[in-house]
Amino acid sequence: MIGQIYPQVTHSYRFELNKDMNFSSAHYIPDARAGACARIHGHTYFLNLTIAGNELDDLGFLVNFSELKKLIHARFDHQLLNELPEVEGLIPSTEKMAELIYTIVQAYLDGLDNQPICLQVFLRETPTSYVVYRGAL
Ligand SMILES: Nc1nc2c(c(=O)[nH]1)N=C([C@H](O)[C@H](O)COP(=O)(O)OP(=O)(O)OP(=O)(O)O)CN2
Ligand SMILES: [Zn+2]
Repeated sequence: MIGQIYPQVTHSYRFELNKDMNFSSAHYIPDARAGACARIHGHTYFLNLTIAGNELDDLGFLVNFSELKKLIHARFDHQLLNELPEVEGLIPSTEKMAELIYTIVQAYLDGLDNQPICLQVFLRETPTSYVVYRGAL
């Protein structure tokens, strides 16, 4: 994504892949301490996923970029996050959404024969606010 600078993860995997995407969602933080954010409002989230591994599949892919987009965009785009079953019991803060996205992506990667791993989820909620979540190396 033009203009974005991502924090780098130090690792020794032979391949690193990054996938950028946007999704537009509404949410609210159900607590008066969140002020205006306690009311339903929307964001165009910007997401960068960093995936690494040593082996490619028979297509020469570490993981299919399109499958990564489907996993997240199809699930969260044009949704009220608080109402989604995946978000049940969670406050959809940027931090908790980054962690949830990591869990969804890593569960998908665990099903692939070449065993890539998700190193980093970079989730930008507003032009001035973002979170980085890292899986255990
Ligand atoms: N640690 C967190 N703090 C806040 C979160 C969050 O997810 N984690 N979320 C919100 C609100 O939902 C809001 O969407 C984002 O807040 P903020 O960055 O303050 O948004 P602004 O566009 O108003 O930021 P400015 O830099 O003042 O323009 C609140 N806090
Ligand atoms: Zn918000």
